[in-house]
Amino acid sequence: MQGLAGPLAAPTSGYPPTREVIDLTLDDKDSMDVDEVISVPHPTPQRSTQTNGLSPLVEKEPQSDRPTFVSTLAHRAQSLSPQKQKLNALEQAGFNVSKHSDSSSMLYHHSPYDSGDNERSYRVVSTTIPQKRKSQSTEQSDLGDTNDEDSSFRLLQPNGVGSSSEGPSRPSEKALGKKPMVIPRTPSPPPQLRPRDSVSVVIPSPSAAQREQIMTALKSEFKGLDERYFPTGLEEKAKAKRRAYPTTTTTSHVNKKVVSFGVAMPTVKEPGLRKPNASLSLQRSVFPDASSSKSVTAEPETQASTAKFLRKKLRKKLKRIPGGHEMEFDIDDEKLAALSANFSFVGDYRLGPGVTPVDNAFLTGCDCGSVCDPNSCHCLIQEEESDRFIVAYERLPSGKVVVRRDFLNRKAMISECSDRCQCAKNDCWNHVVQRGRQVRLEVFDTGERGLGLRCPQPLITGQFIDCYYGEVITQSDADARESANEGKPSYLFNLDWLLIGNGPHAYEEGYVIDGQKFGAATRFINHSCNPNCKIIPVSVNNLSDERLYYLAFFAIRDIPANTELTFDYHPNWEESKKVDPNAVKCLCGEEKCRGQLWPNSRKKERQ
Ligand SMILES: C[S@@+](CC[C@H](N)C(=O)[O-])C[C@H]1O[C@@H](n2cnc3c(N)ncnc32)[C@H](O)[C@@H]1O
Repeated sequence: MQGLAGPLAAPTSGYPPTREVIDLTLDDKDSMDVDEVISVPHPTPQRSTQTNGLSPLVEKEPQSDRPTFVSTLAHRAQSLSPQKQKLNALEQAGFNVSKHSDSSSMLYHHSPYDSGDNERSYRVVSTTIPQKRKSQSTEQSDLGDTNDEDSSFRLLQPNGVGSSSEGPSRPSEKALGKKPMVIPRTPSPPPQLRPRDSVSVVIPSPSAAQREQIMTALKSEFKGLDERYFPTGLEEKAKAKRRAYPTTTTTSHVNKKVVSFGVAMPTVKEPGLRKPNASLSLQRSVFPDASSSKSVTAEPETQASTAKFLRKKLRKKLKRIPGGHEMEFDIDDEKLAALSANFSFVGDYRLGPGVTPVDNAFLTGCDCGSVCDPNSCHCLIQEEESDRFIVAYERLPSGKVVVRRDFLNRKAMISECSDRCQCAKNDCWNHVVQRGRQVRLEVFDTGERGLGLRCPQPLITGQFIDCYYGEVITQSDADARESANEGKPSYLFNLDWLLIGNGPHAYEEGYVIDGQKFGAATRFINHSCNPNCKIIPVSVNNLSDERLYYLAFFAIRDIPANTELTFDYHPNWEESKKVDPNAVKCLCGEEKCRGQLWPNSRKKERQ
C-alpha cells in the first residue's frame, strides 16, 4: 500500500475545505488485507450540496471548479460481484457511492471512525487485486498516472478537509494533542520503499552441484551430449579466459581457433608458389596447424553416440541434394563435427552477388531428334580449321557413356546439349554431367594431406565422377576472401577457361568458385603429381554463357575400388620450372613428385 498521495485538486481560495482528497494507490502486492488507519483533521461537519440524487453524503466526481476533496481509491477489477458486496458494505457504513461510467469494479472501502472532535479516521478494510490487473495498476503508478477519470469510484467523505499540499495544512495528531487511536488490526507487510520505481526479478543460477546434476540427467537422456560439444561451466570459463568470446556485444568476431571444433590438418608453414597462368587449377589451400586442434579423449560410448549423431546430421544435409546421400564418411568424430558444422553439400552452384547468368533467351539447342547425331549436332564444338565436330563422349557396349580416350589427352572443353535441345535427356549420349553424380563416394582421412576422397566401387577410364560446385563469386569478392583467409584453407577455383586470351581484362570478368563452405564431394580431392582423375570444363548452355560452365571430374584411367581420387592442381606445370621454396609442399608420395602443390596466391599470380 502506498498510503496517501495527494495529486488531486487543492482547494482554491474562497471555498472552505469541505472534503478531503485521498488518493490511495495500490502497491505491488497481489492481494492485501490491510488495516490502515489514516487520520485526517475533521473540521466542522458540513453537508454536501451536491447529492447526485443518491445521498447527501456522497457525491459523484466534482462537476464544477468548486474545491472538492475526493477520496480516490479506485482500481479496476475483473468481477462485478465483489463490487456490489462492497458497495453494500459502504452504503451500510453510511457512505453513498457513485459509480463512474468507466468503472468496472471496486476494490476497497473505507470505514469511517470518529476518533474525536476534529478528526476522522479512515480505515482501509480490504483490498484485493487480481493478478492480471496488478500489472496495469503498477504500470499506471509507474507512469505517475493518478488521473481520476480512470478511477472506478470516488468516495466523498462529508466534511473532510483537504489533504493536498496546496490546501490547508493538516495538523498532526501530536499538534492537536491527541493520542493516535489504536485499532486492532491484522498484521500487514510493512510498506515498501517506492516499490513502483523498480521491479526486479532475480533468478538464481544453479550451483555447481546443481549444474552437475543437470548435466548427468541430460547425459543419461541424450547419450551424444559431450562436454566438448555442449560445454558447461568449466568449459565456458576456460573459453572466456582464452578470450574465445567477444568482450562486447558489438564485437561480432569470435576467435574460432580456440573453439574446440578445429580440424586436425597437416601443418603447412609456408605459403605456396604462384600459379603461372589462370587456367583450371585449384588455387591455394593452407590448413591451420594441426597442433591447434584438440585431441579426442571422450569415453568410447560417448564417442560412438556423438559420431552417430553427427553422421545423422550430415546425412540429413546430404539428402537435400540429388545423389548427395550416396556418401560415406570414414573420419573421426572431431573431423566429422567440423565438417557438419562448417560445410554444406550442394548439388549445383550458388550464385553470389554480382554473378548474373546470361538470360535464357540466348540459349540455343539442336534439333537432332531424341538422340543426337555426332556428325551434325550443333551443340558440339567445331574443330579448329575444320568442319568436323569435337565429340567428347562415347557410349560403351555396357551402356555407360564415358569420355573418349583420345579426348582425355586433349586440352579442350565439352559442350553438352542444353535445355533447348529436342533430344531426350536420358537417351542422348550428350547428357552426362548434367545428369549428376552416378557413383558412390567416401570421404576419408589421408593423414598428412587432410581429408581425401575415394570411390567404394571401381571406376573406368573416362567415367564421370562429379563436378566442383560451390559459391560462384566475382573476382573482387574472391580477392577479399583470400585476403581474409590468409594462411587458412582456400578452395577458390577460377572459371576463366573461355576468357583466356581475351586481353588483360579477361581475368577480372571471370567468376570464381569457392568450395570452402558450400561444395561437392570433389572439394576433398587431393593433388597428385601422378593423378588418376582430371578436370574438364563442360558447358551445358551451348556456350551462350562464357562465364558459367562446370568443372567436371573424370577418371583418366581405370581406378580400383577404394583408391584415393586425385588430380593435378597445377596442370600447366612446366618441368623446367624451379620449385618455389615458399610453395605448399606436395606430399603425394609419387616417384616423380614435383615437390610443390600450387602458387601461393590468386592475386599475385595475376600481376
Ligand atoms: C581442396 S583441398 C583437398 C581436401 C583437403 N585435404 C581437405 O581436407 O579438405 C586442398 C588441400 O589439401 C591438401 N593437399 C592436397 N593434396 C596435397 C598433397 N599432395 N600434398 C599435401 N597436401 C595436400 C593441402 O592442404 C591443400 O591445401
